[in-house]
Amino acid sequence: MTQAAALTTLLHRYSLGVKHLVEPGPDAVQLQQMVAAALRAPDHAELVPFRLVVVQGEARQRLAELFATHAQNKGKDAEGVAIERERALRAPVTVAVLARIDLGHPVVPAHEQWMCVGGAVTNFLNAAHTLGFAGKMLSGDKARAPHLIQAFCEPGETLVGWMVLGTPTREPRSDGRKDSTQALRFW
Ligand SMILES: Cc1cc2nc3c(=O)[nH]c(=O)nc-3n(C[C@H](O)[C@H](O)[C@H](O)COP(=O)(O)O)c2cc1C
Repeated sequence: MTQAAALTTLLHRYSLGVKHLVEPGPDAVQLQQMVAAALRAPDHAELVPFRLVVVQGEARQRLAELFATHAQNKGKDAEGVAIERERALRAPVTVAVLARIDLGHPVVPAHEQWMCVGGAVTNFLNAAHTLGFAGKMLSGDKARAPHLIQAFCEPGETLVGWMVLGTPTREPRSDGRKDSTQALRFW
């Protein structure tokens, strides 16, 4: 890939939710490549302050039940519960993002570790895009639900949310480019 092509790919990554994703999702080899990209995020002291957990195939049914329980706990009606269940079932691959922030680290403050987690998610999604997939980082109040936290987290971890992944059924509505003059100034 030329430098120009690589940059074009980066400039055109966009998010797509589950209703615009179909099979196939990334396979095991591609997921490893995407994780390798995530591990290239800037990481002060090489703490790797995150963990990614793949939910695919039959495991989606278990996630669907946890999402459905969340909807029931919120008092959603049968249709609302079915919508939540469907969210887990429709995405070919869902990847839970767990942050492991060491609040007492002597050198690396928490905000630097969170930056690494964000960089990892971005690199992971960019790699997915480069491989021809699309996806979206999602959280919502589900990420704060005790039964979902218990299902995914080890002690001390934070459930950031889930990346849904699959083959896109459509292009983005706009190129989503933001005004770079707000983000870049010369001092
Ligand atoms: C940690 C995190 C959690 C997010 N949670 C949600 C969410 O629950 N729902 C949502 O619509 N977008 C959520 N987003 C934003 C989308 O992932 C996406 O970035 C946004 O829709 C902009 O689209 P773009 O990536 O195409 O620019 C989240 C982003 C991050 C980084």
